[in-house]
Amino acid sequence: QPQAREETCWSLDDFDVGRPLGKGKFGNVFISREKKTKRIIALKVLFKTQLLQLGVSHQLKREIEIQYHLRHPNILTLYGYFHDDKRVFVILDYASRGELFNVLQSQPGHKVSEVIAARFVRQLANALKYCHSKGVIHRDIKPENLLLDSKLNLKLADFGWSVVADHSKRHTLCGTMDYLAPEMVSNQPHDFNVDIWAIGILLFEMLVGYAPFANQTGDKLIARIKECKIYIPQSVSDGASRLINAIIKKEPQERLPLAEIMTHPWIQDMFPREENEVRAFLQTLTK
Ligand SMILES: CC(=O)N[C@H]1CCN(c2c(Cl)cnc3[nH]c(-c4cn(C)nc4C)nc23)C1
Repeated sequence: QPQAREETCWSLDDFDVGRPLGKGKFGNVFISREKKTKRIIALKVLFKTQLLQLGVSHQLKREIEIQYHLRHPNILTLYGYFHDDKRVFVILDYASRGELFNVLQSQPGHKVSEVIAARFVRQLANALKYCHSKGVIHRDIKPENLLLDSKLNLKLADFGWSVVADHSKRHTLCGTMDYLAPEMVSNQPHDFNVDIWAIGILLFEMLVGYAPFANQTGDKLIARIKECKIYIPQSVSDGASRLINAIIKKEPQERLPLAEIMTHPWIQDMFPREENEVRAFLQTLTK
């Protein structure tokens, strides 16, 4: 009999709030400690006036609803939320190594080894297989929304743009478009395969040091994404290139399914070297 999850009623008094971890579009995230258990968490603080002005209250409700019910080792846990008269507070896992975006920036050439890249692709595909099995499409996979914990486990975060599959609503594009699949930039109905496309873009960026359509802008960028031609430098191994080319397909249903990404020969070949390379990689990150 699955344990019914207790519904704790939280308030700001339950937490010691620390330094800001980052600025989201609609509010800031503070490292915080829950007083009773001394657990470190990330407290997202959003101002109700801003949410109303930006008309994103429904987006926040959906983010909380969706993320609260997803429980997976590679998804950032949302423990609960509460509000006072001015603010909404969301209680989230604290990922001690921060955003993959910043970790990539800290590396020479802004890239990582094939073993580390294969680890992140496998963990992300694992998280998305779980999301998709629950009918959830994330729709905003990018290095800024992938967090890392102390053991270099990837944590999928920021479900603000996610939807439950049946109504794939149109939405205005904002933030970087590098990761948007062709059907999204041409505002076609889209499905789970938009998340698979983003895995291909992420793998390219982790191995090459920049996104395949980066430093294009506006209409040129949209045209490049639609023509869906990418140039993979010789420095990338044949195995990794084959996987990237199997994912970056214009036709959504032609993209390699998640289960086949996770069992791809190149992903499998990297696995035996992972433990050593993770230990070495963690040494390169600032304490
Ligand atoms: C909008 C939004 O949630 N974006 C980011 C900001 C912090 N946030 C975090 C969330 Cl939601 C959870 N854990 C985090 N850990 C960090 C972090 C750790 N270091 C060393 N540096 C950072 C930064 N950030 C978070 C997600």
